[in-house]
Amino acid sequence: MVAANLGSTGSDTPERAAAARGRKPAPAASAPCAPGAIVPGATPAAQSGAEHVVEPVAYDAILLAGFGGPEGQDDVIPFLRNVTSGRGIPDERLEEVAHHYRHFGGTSPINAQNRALKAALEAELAGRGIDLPVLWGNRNWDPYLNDALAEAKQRGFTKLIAIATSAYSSYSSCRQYREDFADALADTGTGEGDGAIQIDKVRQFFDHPGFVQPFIEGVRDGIAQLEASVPGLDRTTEVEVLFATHSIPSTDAAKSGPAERGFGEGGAYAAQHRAVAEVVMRDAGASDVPWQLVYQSRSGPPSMPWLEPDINDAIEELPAAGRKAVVIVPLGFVSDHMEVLWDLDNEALETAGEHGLAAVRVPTPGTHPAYVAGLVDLVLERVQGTPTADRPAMTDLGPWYDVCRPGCCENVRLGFRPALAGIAP
Ligand SMILES: CC1=C(CCC(=O)O)c2cc3nc(cc4[nH]c(cc5[nH]c(cc1n2)c(C)c5CCC(=O)O)c(CCC(=O)O)c4C)C(CCC(=O)O)=C3C
Ligand SMILES: [Fe+2]
Repeated sequence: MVAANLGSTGSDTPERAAAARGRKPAPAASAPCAPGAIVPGATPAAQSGAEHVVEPVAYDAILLAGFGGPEGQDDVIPFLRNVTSGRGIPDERLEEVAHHYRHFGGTSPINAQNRALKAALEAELAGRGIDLPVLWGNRNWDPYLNDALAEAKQRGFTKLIAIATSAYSSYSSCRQYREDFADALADTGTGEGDGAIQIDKVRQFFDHPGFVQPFIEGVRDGIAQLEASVPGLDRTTEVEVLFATHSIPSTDAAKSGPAERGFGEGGAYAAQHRAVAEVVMRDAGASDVPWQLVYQSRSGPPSMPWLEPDINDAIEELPAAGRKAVVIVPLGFVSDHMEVLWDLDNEALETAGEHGLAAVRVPTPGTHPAYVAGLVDLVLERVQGTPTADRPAMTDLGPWYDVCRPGCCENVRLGFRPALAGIAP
């Protein structure tokens, strides 16, 4: 239930006002979408593609949608089966990943982080006088999306606004959540009949100031830390900032984002990361420091192309380029989950050490106050129907769409599955 006092959006603190000043004008109207597609709740303008903001909705609750992770040794294999069901991930890779979890007692940090995020969101909402409960459900582990929908049903909530813990556009980081929402509604029978539940989703928030601010601070601090610990370090030639994100299959990357817009190599997924990295370097006062976008955590058969370069390969090349220090920025991740703890803090930092490089890994947004406030702002812009021009976005690519465009983030490998919060192809 949304109380009358919703607080204010956007630039209601000096920090966020400053961040919002970096906002670029909204992109020009994109090409018209496929005819005949009807989006429940979408304005006719949204359906024509002239505007991508839907009408305001008085949501009953927020659905915090996480990836999920095991919380004990017995959970590890069943969890990995959930994640990889129907995908042909080789057994060696499954065992390799199981080993990462086993190393940490079979427990991924991700559920604890989502519990902390849920609590932080609740505190932020309460602090602003917003009466909007937060339900939490995961795609791959307990509590599942099904459990969250059962709770919504039991509490009489019919209009949910989802926040997925994932900032960018791609099959794995957007559409798969939307497919799993559709699945969960069908599975629980809560999407039909009397009191049918509707799930909308906040826009991808890769360039929202709340998500970007923690990385700006992290890069600024990371460079300063290296300068303090390596005497005489020349930041313009001897430091490299590596922005790391999850690699994805090149075919997924090419299909990321709306089919009607072109984004170059790596699709919208890579373009969004490049654009955010540039903003982070600028706002960290580090435009003079070399940087590149690198990928991590690839899986799948070696014959299948995934986005490159791998972070470890990139690190190996650094000494020959004269670098003495590296700042590793987990730009593709919202919290310190296994990919960050293992692939960055364990592997990448080790690679850096082996190559004689000083290295720091900057924090993920986690429960950074700017991030938490930003997520609440993202919900409020949907409650209030904030026009595109008034929505904060720090790159030219955004603000992203409330309702995903036709064909957005399709998966050509796994085939079509119905998805919510998008215009049907
Ligand atoms: C883009 C992206 C994100 C970021 C967006 C988001 O956050 O949603 C992400 C997050 C995560 N991925 C995670 C875990 C796993 N991902 C896997 C597999 C895969 N991820 C992929 C992509 C992504 N993944 C892809 C293309 C595959 C191959 C499957 C396929 O063919 O499409 C596998 C299977 C084994 C393996 O292949 O490694 C596991 C165990 C965890 C939980 C970590 C924890 O427990 O702390 C998190 C947060
Ligand atoms: Fe993953």
